[in-house]
Amino acid sequence: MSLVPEEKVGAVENDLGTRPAGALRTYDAGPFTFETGGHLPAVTVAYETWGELNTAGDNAVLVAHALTGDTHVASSPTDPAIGWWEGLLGEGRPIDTSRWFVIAPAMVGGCYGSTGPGSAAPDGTPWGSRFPFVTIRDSVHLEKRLLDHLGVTRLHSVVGGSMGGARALEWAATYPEFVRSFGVFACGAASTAEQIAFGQAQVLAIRNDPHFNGGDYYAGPHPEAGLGLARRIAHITYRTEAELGLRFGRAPQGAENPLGGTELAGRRRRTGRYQVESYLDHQAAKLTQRFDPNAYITLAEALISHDVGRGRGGVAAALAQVSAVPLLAAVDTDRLYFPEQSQQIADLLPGEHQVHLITSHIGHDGFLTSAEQLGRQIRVTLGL
Ligand SMILES: CC(=O)SCCNC(=O)CCNC(=O)[C@H](O)C(C)(C)COP(=O)(O)OP(=O)(O)OC[C@H]1O[C@@H](n2cnc3c(N)ncnc32)[C@H](O)[C@@H]1OP(=O)(O)O
Ligand SMILES: N[C@@H](CCO)C(=O)O
Repeated sequence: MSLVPEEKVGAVENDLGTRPAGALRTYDAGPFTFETGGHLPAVTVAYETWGELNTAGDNAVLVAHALTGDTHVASSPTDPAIGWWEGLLGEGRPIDTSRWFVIAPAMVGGCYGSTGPGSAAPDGTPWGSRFPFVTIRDSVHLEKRLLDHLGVTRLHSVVGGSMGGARALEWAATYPEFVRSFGVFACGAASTAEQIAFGQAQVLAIRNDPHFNGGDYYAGPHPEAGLGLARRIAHITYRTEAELGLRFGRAPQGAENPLGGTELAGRRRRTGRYQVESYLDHQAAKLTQRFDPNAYITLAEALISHDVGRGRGGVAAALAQVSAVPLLAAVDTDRLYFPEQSQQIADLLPGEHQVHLITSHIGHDGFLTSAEQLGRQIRVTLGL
């Protein structure tokens, strides 16, 4: 049976305007009270699917996106655009869509179709500063509602990297009887002090933008400079010193003179850029074109909140209760989510587990750029 609902297929409204929906679908999850007490009278969960759900409803695989990711994991007949894990998902690929019914939900609080700060409140204006604090656990509860709606009786697997890995781990701890296997890539059991610190700098970059207006900026200019600065800080942590050095070194950007400048009011202002500065400017501009600053804050704070042990007697106690089969992986050069943090999960889960290393000189983003290295383990360990 195919339980993919056909309702609301079309363009999706978000703060960034109307964008083509492709294969995007939406589900009205109803009212929702968030873990820290906030409440929304109606929550929409946007998602894409691949493959067909079987009669038993137990061949489902959930793929969870990272911080700025979306539902478009891979191309499909209805949306041929290349996705962010194109090599892992599709017919004959490690997550074989001729066997598995794959669901990729957009996280609540974001800006890719699920309800977020840029969505309209009942008064017709964007939620903005009124949008509730979201946790990874909130997202998992809403994803469970979506799966129930679709007729999924058991998740064969849930996989994700970085914030997607946090969601996968939270799934295994929150719904142990519902999850058969899970894959956590480039993510630990709880956000570390350093991850919180980098996250805070990004959030403050946006909040301190003169256009932020407490989060209610939708009628005027958006805090794009702040979002761009947040992306620069984040992107540096997603890559390595070695990659940046090899790729850009101290080279100037084209004909620009990084040591040159113009005289402004008696003060010297440097205008020429190094290549690496131009690269970060480009990364910042790309994100400001596709992401809502409030959504960035909401998801960054959700990731900061990540702690699988919260309310469960701590990380060790929480992981001891997990019964699903794990696949743990880390990028060998990741300087944000260190392989040791994946090893901690492996050590605390029941049974013997190893951490599979993705080899990449890129760092954290290696779980996206070199994901194909996990293909064989995904098939074997997760039984896909
Ligand atoms: C439209 C959407 O909805 S996208 C939503 C999906 N997004 C996600 O899932 C987020 C996860 N993805 C990512 O974070 C990234 O895409 C990654 C990590 C997978 C790859 O990162 P990329 O930015 O593509 O790779 P990379 O670091 O090589 O940067 C390439 C870009 O830098 C540009 N660049 C390289 N050198 C320079 C320079 N000196 N000056 C300026 N720009 C430069 C390239 O021209 C290229 O630009 P383009 O992306 O506009 O084509
Ligand atoms: N670069 C990715 C990974 C973050 O963990 C993103 O923007 O989502």
